[in-house]
Amino acid sequence: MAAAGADWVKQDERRMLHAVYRVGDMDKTIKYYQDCFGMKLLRYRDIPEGKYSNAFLGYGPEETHFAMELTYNYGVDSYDLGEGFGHFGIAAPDVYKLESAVKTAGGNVSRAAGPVKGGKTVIAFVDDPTGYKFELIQREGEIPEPLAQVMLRVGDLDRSIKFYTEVMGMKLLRTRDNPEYKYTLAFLGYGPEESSTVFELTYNYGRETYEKGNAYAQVAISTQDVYKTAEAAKAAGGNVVREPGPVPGIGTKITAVLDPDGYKIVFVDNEDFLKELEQK
Ligand SMILES: C[C@@H](O)C(=O)SC[C@H](NC(=O)CC[C@H](N)C(=O)O)C(=O)NCC(=O)O
Ligand code: NI
Repeated sequence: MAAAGADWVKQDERRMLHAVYRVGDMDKTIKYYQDCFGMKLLRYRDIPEGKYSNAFLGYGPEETHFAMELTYNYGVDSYDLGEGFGHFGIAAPDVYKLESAVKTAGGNVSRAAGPVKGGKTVIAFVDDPTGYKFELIQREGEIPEPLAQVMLRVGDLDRSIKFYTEVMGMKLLRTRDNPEYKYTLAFLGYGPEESSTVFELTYNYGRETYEKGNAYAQVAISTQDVYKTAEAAKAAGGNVVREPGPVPGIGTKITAVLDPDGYKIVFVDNEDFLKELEQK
């Protein structure tokens, strides 16, 4: 990677902002996340000219917390979730208690609470109205950011780790191999798992490609300069699929790259993002 690009990636202050994905029923999903997961509705916008609406939900203000950005396209009530998207992870102090609360709220627990197969961490899975899987993950101690993970399946873990560190500027936090169940995990992020949302990349032995479907869209990450970020990505051999510049009608500067498996990452100018929040 060209020295200037590598220097930029190292000095740029970046943060995971939100995950963007399409839902079949906006009102039902908002209520589900509020009732089952205790999320707050942070923002809502309707864009009639684009025939879509967005809702942002999470556990704290977007200035400091990760958010779920739901997209409802008028008249579209179902999507193909594909195989590549795995789950969103929610950290909780007592997964058994949260499982019970989800059931009481009418949520769909698709995997009962208990130790993860081949490990000790207590997890459960809940399916949302569109079919997205939410993993409930038991965690000791303080949980300043309950939105813990975005899990994606990848075809070559070393290739992904190189991209997520060199182009995305993330830190490899840990890896975990599970030979009994034939998979390896890599956790990467801009901060420790205990206090920031991270990518959980899953490699299933021998599996190189996954159908992506049309439901999950991307993760948005803040940057101090989309032009320098795009140049650095290109210098590192990254595939920039949206040239840096303002979003028509909104003005927020963005750029977008594809990771080695084709998952999209959108970089958002941090100052523009904060201005957007002021206008809500
Ligand atoms: C650490 C925690 O965040 C996990 O997500 S591990 C959960 C575990 N993952 C896998 O099995 C990944 C490989 C799998 N073939 C896949 O592609 O998803 C899991 O889902 N365990 C299932 C269970 O019931 O324990
Ligand atoms: Ni997980």
